[in-house]
Amino acid sequence: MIEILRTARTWRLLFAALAGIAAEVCAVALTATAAWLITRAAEQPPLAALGSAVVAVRAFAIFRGGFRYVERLAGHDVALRAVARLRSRVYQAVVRGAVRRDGDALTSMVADVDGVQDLLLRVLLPAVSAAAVGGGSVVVFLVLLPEAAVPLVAGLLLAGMVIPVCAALALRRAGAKVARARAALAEHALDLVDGARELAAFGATARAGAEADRRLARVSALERRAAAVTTTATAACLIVQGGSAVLVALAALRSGADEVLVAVLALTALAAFETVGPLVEAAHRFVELLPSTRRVAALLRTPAASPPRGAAPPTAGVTVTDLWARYPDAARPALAGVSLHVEPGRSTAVVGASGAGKSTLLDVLAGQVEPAAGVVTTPESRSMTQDAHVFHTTVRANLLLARPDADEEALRTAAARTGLLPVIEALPQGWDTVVGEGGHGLSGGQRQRLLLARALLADPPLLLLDEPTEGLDGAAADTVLAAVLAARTGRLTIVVTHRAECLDMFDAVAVLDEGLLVAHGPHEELVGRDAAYREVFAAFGPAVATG
Ligand SMILES: Nc1ncnc2c1ncn2[C@@H]1O[C@H](COP(=O)(O)OP(=O)(O)OP(=O)(O)O)[C@@H](O)[C@H]1O
Repeated sequence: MIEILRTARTWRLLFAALAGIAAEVCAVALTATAAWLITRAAEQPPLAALGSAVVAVRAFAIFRGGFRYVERLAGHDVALRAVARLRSRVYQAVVRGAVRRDGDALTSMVADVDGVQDLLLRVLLPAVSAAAVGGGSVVVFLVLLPEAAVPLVAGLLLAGMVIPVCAALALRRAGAKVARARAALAEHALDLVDGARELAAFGATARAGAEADRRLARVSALERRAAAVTTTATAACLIVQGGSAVLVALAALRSGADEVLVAVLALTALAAFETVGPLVEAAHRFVELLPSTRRVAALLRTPAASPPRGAAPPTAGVTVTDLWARYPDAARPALAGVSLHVEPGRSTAVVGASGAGKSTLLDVLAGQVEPAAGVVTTPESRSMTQDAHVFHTTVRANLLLARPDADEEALRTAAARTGLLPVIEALPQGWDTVVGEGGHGLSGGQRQRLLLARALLADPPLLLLDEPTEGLDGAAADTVLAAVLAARTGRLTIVVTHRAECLDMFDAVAVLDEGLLVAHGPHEELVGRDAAYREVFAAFGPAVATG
């Protein structure tokens, strides 16, 4: 939380908080002065005795509006600046690999960062105003009539702390139930749509529909229950507000205060409660935002992506010794004792049937999957997998993400190598066309070319590519792969591929079968000496089958 608050400029935050407090103080003072004016006027004093109170009422009314406006302006300014600063920190974290670069992770990070806006505007500033104005009112009561301060303090604590905290806890429980019920309903709806034909064939459509109705009714009931918590909490705050004002009036009467003071204290108490009213909503929002706040704070604390285990100098190769990996609930290990050494500066293709463990091996090398056992040594921390996220920004910015200081020539070279350059030149705004979700649509192949160009531009000591030519047709796939490998000459590159036709482009080929490394060596050599290798790839095409 402290880390997040640090992203907001202290003096701007302070200014917004002071403006908010000033607006609330004016509101309370307006009520108090108006109460004094009305009760005093009833005593029919000379008009001059009321003059300054009339002016004060008008002044407080004007200042209240003015300060409220300043508070809104300053509050939004500080919140939007903090969010912009956080976005840039997240962007840097994405560039250095401290954030998983898949779409879901990035989307949730964007929502987390946006939540910080609410944390400042709807939680922190109202809480500060309520604390300051509530505390200030108590001090004024202590000065004017200490006996009347007791019901005020008790009421403020109830309405400003006890009720909001209880409501937030109840809402969190109710919210979790609603989320679970909605997820169950969504799953059932998907089943209904996907299996509509089968349900009709078995005459089960009506039964499945009735089940959907039942789940929908459960969601509605739970939502009503959650809404009832908010309504009850708000009603409880109103009762406490009214009750406290009555008790303040009674305490004032009992201690012999005149009717003007009684009216002023009772109405001031009512006004003071107006500032604590929004705390029910603030506490609820705070509880909602807590997990995302923790994620953002953790991100801010992360100095850089943790280096893979056994980081070695950039000149070293990749060494994997007796590597085991297992996914939870999987029947067999995804990798079962793989040992492999890739010489520095060499390219290696990882091949094998579907489910053989190729992607898992790459994920372990990238440090994205924790192995169950074994030792992994890769060149320093800058190993990189081809990520699959095209950002909603220009083509240029998407590429610059990999190397922010890349010049025009480096951009054009990387784009030309992967065949992206003609695609960019045909786009409506060329390099400045916005792509990604909600932007200009890219075909699967164009997207793949962009991701590869970005990987080439980053030029990490170890580049890991998982089926980099997926989405490209045969000839284009071979051309792009050859260009990528040519650009990476002398740089460690490990590529998972299904294209048997391309295997002779690599310095070596590693064959996985059900988590085991069954062959490893240069393609020509393996074709010559390894019957199993020929067998595994007989189905792929003439390159291997005929040797
Ligand atoms: N997230 C996961 N959770 C559980 N099991 C997984 C997960 N990812 C992969 N597996 C299992 O681990 C094994 C190896 O999967 P992996 O994705 O590494 O294979 P692959 O060789 O890359 O396959 P493909 O060529 O189809 O992409 C498979 O049996 C797969 O079902």
